[in-house]
Amino acid sequence: MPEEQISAASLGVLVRRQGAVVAALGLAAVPATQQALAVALAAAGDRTLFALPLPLGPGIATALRADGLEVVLLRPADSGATLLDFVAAVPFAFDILEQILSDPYQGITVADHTGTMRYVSPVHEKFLGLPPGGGAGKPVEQVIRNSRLRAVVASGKAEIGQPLEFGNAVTRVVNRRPVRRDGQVIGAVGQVMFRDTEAVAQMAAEMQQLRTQLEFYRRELDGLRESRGAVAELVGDSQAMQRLREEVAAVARLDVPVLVQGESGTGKELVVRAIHALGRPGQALVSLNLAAVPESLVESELFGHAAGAFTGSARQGRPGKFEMANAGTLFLDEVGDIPMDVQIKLLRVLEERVAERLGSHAARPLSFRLVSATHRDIGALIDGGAFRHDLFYRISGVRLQVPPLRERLEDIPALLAHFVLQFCQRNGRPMPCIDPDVAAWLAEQPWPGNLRQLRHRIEEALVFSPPERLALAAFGRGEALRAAPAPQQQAAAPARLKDHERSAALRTLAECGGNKKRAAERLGISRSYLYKLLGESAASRRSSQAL
Ligand SMILES: Nc1ncnc2c1ncn2[C@@H]1O[C@H](COP(=O)(O)OP(=O)(O)OP(=O)(O)O)[C@@H](O)[C@H]1O
Repeated sequence: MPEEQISAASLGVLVRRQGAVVAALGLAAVPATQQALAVALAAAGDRTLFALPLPLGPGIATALRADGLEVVLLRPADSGATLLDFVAAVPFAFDILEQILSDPYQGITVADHTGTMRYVSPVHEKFLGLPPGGGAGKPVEQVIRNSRLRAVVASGKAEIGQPLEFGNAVTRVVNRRPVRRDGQVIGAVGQVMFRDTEAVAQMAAEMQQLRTQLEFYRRELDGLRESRGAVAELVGDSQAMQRLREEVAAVARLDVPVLVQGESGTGKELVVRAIHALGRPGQALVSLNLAAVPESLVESELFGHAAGAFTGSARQGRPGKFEMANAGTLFLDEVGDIPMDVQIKLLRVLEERVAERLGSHAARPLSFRLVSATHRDIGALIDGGAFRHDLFYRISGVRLQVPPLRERLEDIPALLAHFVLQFCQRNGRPMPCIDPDVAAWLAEQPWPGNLRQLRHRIEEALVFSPPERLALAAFGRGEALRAAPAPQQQAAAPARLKDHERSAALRTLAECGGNKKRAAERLGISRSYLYKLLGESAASRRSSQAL
């Protein structure tokens, strides 16, 4: 064959017997190629596919060996073909291919465009119980019952990360990819992951666990936000309020019924809200004011009623407060006003933790937490036969006493700021400057209606104030301002020296925004003396009220 024809040939065949060339055709007829082939064959060992340099560039050769005979087919490496580039460039390319094909954690299957299985990797053959080469030449479905290689050939679309059931509850993750040449699908390759199924299952389990944890922490956070908000609503830094907040926190998480006692307007409802927010965050808080509901309706409000239980009852029936509060908190406000006949029924519900709607015999289990409140003297009600002794013990696992405002006058500056801010926020007004003598004057007033009265008084003053300033004069509309002793009169009476000190203490405290440390510094007295003055202020108010 002429030199130019040989070099332009695209194929070569070399036959060797016992290492000696017995035939060379096409590309293999070029002496330089034969030399390169001899070197490459020696290096290839028993490998059948290997790269070698040809005079016009890289080449690739396939060798078949038997009985001392070697038949080698060779051709130039197509630089556009990734595999040939790979083989030509990497001296251990075949080792890599070998490793991929014999990876113990991955099975490989190859189908041609007719859906005939061409190759099953050794690991996969073992897994399928096939002898070596046992799958080749069969329709893919005969080798793997639910194989989708034929579908991938037909659609030309890869299927990645799909589960494939092999029977006996064995599921593996499979990737299937179409193989294209010149844009045509000529086959499909399947990759079965042996290890990754467990890894995926483990990952899924871990993800599930993380999701559960996330949900838990999300709820905790919501609860914390809610509860922090609710406890922060209880304004006041007096010792009485600090103790009350501690008691609320201690009791909130326990499953004990709580009875909140205190005069009207002291903040019992706020305390109940804080207990609920801390103890059963995210659940319902269902309230029933027993003084506000007509006596005849209390029972149906609490128990609800079954469908058509009585004339005029809702057709679908209606749940009572017991049911509505389930898993949450049931707040019985003004519990001292509960009718006697309902007291017995309430007692039964609290003892048995089940309730039936009126007109029904289906008992529903309940798990609400009970918090009650009253401004009444329950002891006196019991003595007068208006409240059951046994019910009292049932509802008052823990009793919390909310102090009246006169016992925590030092909270007035903070409460003043709080109520002013609330009013302004509600009405879209700017926060005004509050004259320092306002808090001092408020602390001098009797507050039989407690915080509710204080709040109304402040709001009334705000209504008639210029938006930028709240001055003492704004409180002059009612009787209270006139009733307060004038400062000159106070100063004039020598017996009131202590009162004067107290007033100064309260005024300075107001100027310092309720900060006792700063107030004591400004007054030049110790903090404990300031506490003493404030305490005496509360005590003196108490004794004057007692008279
Ligand atoms: N510690 C507090 N901090 C801020 N506001 C408070 C505080 N205590 C009470 N208030 C406010 O005072 C008003 C009366 O409070 P609440 O209704 O809780 O009193 P109560 O004791 O339940 O009254 P009643 O016995 O009449 O039902 C409400 O506007 C409430 O927001």
